[in-house]
Amino acid sequence: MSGGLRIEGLGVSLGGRAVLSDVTLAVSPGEVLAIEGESGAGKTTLLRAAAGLVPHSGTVRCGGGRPALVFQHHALARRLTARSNVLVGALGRIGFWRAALRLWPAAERAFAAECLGRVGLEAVADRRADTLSGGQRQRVAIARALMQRAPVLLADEPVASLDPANAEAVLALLRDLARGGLAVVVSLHQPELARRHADRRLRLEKGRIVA
Ligand SMILES: Nc1ncnc2c1ncn2[C@@H]1O[C@H](COP(=O)(O)OP(=O)(O)OP(=O)(O)O)[C@@H](O)[C@H]1O
Repeated sequence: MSGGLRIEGLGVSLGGRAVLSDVTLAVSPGEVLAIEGESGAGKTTLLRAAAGLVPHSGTVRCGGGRPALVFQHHALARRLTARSNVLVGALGRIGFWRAALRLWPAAERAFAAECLGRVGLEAVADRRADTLSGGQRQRVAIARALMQRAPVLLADEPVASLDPANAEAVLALLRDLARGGLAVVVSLHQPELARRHADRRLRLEKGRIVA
């Protein structure tokens, strides 16, 4: 496959219980796929499995690299600046020690600035993460995912803790990023947001795709 994500027959068991069974889905570059479902349906587990963070059966194929995961609670380092949090996305390329010593290559610094620009946060690049609003933090988390140069972005309930205006803005941003060539999978439990912002929607119930 030339890009995008294809998952076939995915199964996950946690604590001896089947949490996901026979999940099959595909998302292409340029497209936003929403995964809907009630709390406990398995949305987080699906995205974590797709990102390679959870042992699973079945196959996950991601064309052009590994997917990048945007966590529900953004998982930023609170005391680091927005810029430094974004640079963390390059860890896989430059290695832990160079990162710890802040020896970021100029090209990575330039790319971090570009990623911050793509999420509209150039102006707060040097602010500490813990001084940013919830919406801004979620944007930094998205920029950090872009920094991974991943072809697929997996966003786990990225708007769960945002007010309606910020939720709209973050989902519109994900849609723009898809239009720029990424494949995007976003889990949401608000069907009206999924209807408005996703190209396709799938529903998970008790670990199975039902629609
Ligand atoms: N480490 C674990 N051990 C055992 N069961 C787990 C573990 N993690 C999750 N589960 C169970 O797997 C099921 C799916 O959880 P998951 O977090 O994927 O659902 P979700 O749809 O993302 O829910 P939410 O919207 O509340 O985040 C739940 O029943 C949960 O209790």
